[in-house]
Amino acid sequence: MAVSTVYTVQSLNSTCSISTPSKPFSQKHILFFTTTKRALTRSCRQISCSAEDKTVVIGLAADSGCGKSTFMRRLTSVFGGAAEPPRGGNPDSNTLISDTTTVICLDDYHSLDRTGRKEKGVTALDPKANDFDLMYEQVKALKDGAAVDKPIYNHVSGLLDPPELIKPPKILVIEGLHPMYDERVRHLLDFSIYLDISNEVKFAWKIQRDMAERGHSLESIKASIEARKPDFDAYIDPQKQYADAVIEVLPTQLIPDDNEGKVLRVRLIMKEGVKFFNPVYLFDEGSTIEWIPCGRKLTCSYPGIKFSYGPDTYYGHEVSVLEMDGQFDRLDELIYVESHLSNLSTKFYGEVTQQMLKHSDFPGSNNGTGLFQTIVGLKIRDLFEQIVVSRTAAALEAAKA
Ligand SMILES: Nc1ncnc2c1ncn2[C@@H]1O[C@H](COP(=O)(O)OP(=O)(O)OP(=O)(O)O)[C@@H](O)[C@H]1O
Ligand SMILES: O=C(CO)[C@H](O)[C@H](O)COP(=O)(O)O
Repeated sequence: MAVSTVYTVQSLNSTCSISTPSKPFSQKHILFFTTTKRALTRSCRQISCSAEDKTVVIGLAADSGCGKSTFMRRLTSVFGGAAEPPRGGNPDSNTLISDTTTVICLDDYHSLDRTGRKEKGVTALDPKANDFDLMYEQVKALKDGAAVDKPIYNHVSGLLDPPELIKPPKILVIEGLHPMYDERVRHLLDFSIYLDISNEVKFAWKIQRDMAERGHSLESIKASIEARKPDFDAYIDPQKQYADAVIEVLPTQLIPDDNEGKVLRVRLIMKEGVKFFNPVYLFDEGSTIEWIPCGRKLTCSYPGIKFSYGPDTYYGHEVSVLEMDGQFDRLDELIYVESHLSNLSTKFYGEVTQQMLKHSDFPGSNNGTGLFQTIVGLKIRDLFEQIVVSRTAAALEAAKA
């Protein structure tokens, strides 16, 4: 359980407090909080104490069945504590709440239920089946610190259920098909991620889940992917141009003409110049590097592992791309790879490896999907802590002026 220190200072007519981020924190943070504590003592009554409490909003976009839930479980685990549906609420709620994070699923803003979509001949991916005005109003309200009554789309019945109360959390994650589609909602995001799963891999994952776990036939899975494709291309896929980080999942290049989709080539595309986000790099920032770590310190069976890193452009933006093709044989040896990566925003040596080992049963733990999802989770924690520090500093400045 993360422990935070709260400094409280009282003046004639008010009480101000400032809490440190979860431990352990850096020398920079300690210095900042010591200075802040002194300044608080001097000018408590002028400070707006709610600055650091404002909700940070993260957007996660992907098609259905592309690993959003798995990513969310990795992200909430970085903050500690379990994520659970609202207590005593609708058992079919799509919301997950932990101490720090609330994850809401944007399917809850479907304006047409399953029958309504069928009657109108539209898919859930079509903006016409979604209420973006309400999505914007409610995400904005939460960001501004107000609770909302959010609708629930019931995936079991296909109906819209009575709303549930959502209180403003420290970090709000909006995950689903359209977090970056509507310009107003997009501008509320402090950080955005797009999970870009290639058609071949999406197909392999869907077959695995929907055939094995949901009893669907191969033909019906193919038909459902085909039926969604035009709307996916029109409304979902274009959102990746706005994402601050994209996790792209492709078939391996290590096995010629591979069509099994088991070994994956995963690319972490990180936008340059995003406030509070410093891309991860391999060996030397800005260089172009290829690295085959297999040998004495990393056990690799066929087809091995290859990392690449370098600068690139993506939809006209400068980016850094870190790529991993292949899969790990032994997860505990990941520490060898971790020690060659920089800007990971870990709190201690080996934190990436520890997180990966903790969730070794999650899908993708032996390849770049799990590794890069974990890294993005750590970067989001860092971004959150930096935002808190900067908002508090801004409040102090405002108080001094
Ligand atoms: N990294 C991965 N490697 C292999 N398979 C994966 C990976 N991520 C997800 N899958 C497969 O895809 C399925 C869906 O994953 P998950 O539930 O995380 O996706 P989702 O986007 O939340 O789906 P939905 O929107 O339909 O609820 C998993 O059951 C698993 O079979
Ligand atoms: O693309 C989807 C997002 O998860 C779903 O297909 C959409 O929400 C409709 O759900 P259901 O199939 O349960 O009616």
